[in-house]
Amino acid sequence: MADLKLSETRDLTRIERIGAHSHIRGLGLDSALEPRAVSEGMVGQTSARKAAGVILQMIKEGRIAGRAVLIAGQPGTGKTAIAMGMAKSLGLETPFAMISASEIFSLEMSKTEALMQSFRKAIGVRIKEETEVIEGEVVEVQIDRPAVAGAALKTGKLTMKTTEMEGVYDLGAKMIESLGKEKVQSGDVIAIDKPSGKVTKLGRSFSRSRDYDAIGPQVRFVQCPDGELQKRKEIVHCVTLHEIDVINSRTQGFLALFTGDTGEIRAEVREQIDTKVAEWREEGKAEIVPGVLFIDEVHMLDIECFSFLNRALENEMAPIVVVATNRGITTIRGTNYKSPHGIPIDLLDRLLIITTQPYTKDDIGKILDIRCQEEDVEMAEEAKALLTHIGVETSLRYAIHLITAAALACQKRKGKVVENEDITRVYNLFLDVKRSTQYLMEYQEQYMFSEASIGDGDEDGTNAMLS
Ligand SMILES: Nc1ncnc2c1ncn2[C@@H]1O[C@H](COP(=O)(O)OP(=O)(O)OP(=O)(O)O)[C@@H](O)[C@H]1O
Repeated sequence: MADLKLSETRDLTRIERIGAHSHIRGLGLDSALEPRAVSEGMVGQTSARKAAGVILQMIKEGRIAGRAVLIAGQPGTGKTAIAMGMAKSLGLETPFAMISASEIFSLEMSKTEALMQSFRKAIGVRIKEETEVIEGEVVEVQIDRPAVAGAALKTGKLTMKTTEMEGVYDLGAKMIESLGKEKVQSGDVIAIDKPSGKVTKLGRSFSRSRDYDAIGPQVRFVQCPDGELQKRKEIVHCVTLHEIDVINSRTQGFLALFTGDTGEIRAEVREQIDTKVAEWREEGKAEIVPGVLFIDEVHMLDIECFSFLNRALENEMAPIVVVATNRGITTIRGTNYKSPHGIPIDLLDRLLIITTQPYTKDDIGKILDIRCQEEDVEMAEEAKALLTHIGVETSLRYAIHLITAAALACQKRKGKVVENEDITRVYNLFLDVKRSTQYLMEYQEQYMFSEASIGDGDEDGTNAMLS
């Protein structure tokens, strides 16, 4: 069972490692929010990165709640990459939820419910709890076994110490079981949560570092705690409002958090939770942490969703909403009206707009270089130059896709370094958009339901780059 779990985790890590944006580790800005040329996996796009950095600063200072940001630009100019960079720079405590606008249309729940769930995934609640713990180094665990098996419950004594004191505690059957489960023995440093009786092994005491039985790769050595054995500790739990909703929703229960099958959550449940959280805030037990909700392809939302967004942004707990689109002036979904980016003007007016610019040849070369490193592909300089040229003539995405394909072609001919011939091979195997369109124009009569008339095509669709 343990082995099985291990291999599952490894597989997931692998998928994550070579994802489209896995090379992005931040926005690549210095302390004065100036973008470094190449840093944290980010290349070029300096003004957009700088603007994103300023917004990030405002988020950290809590000065932008209820507002939204639009990242607009041509396809493949790094809009999603910048949003990922923002997410990575926010740190683990600030929730970041990411959806593509088309995900909210499903048969399982209404679109506004799906949007509401995404909103609440991006609102964190930091709950503080004071609890009593007994923390110290175990001197001895003594268990009295009953004379006749099963005659009476087991009892025992636990002796623990800190650098300043020693104490003996009586053990009941439940505590003996918990200590047994954690395999606690003398020399271990442990913490016992008094209200629940939960035992946590913190490590082995340094004083036992010479014991032969303690030498294993996983053994962590810690100092013997000082002060009192019994202490009050503040524990902070960070959860999202969505997690609290799901756990409290009677129809679903907490298991839905793992399956993702949350269904619709009733408005009354949310109201009760909001009231409870407000009470905790007043009592100083909880704090709200507005996170970031990123909605990619925002033009896919319809007019109802846009009006929901407008209203939801007014809520005092609203997260910062970052939306992205590659559309120009286009129809607002659900209406016959056209608007910039397909977003209604009243919502557009609320947005801080960041634009991304097309990449230069130099930038494309550097991004491809980073992707080669990320995908563990060794490529000859000449081949890199050719791939960059392809990236300029077609698109950055197409060139990025060719990296893995070319590495496979190289592997097939038992080479170690990707050369020009590998790039040429895959370039001829897989069409880019321009060549695919051109092919369609040439052979459209042979396809079903073809509607394009001759001459509709992209004039410079012909691409004789490699011939
Ligand atoms: N400035 C950059 N630095 C490093 N990598 C980048 C940069 N810009 C884009 N990329 C990478 O290029 C690829 C395409 O970029 P991305 O998906 O962010 O584009 P997009 O603007 O969101 O495109 P679309 O409009 O089609 O959704 C991704 O793999 C991304 O990580």
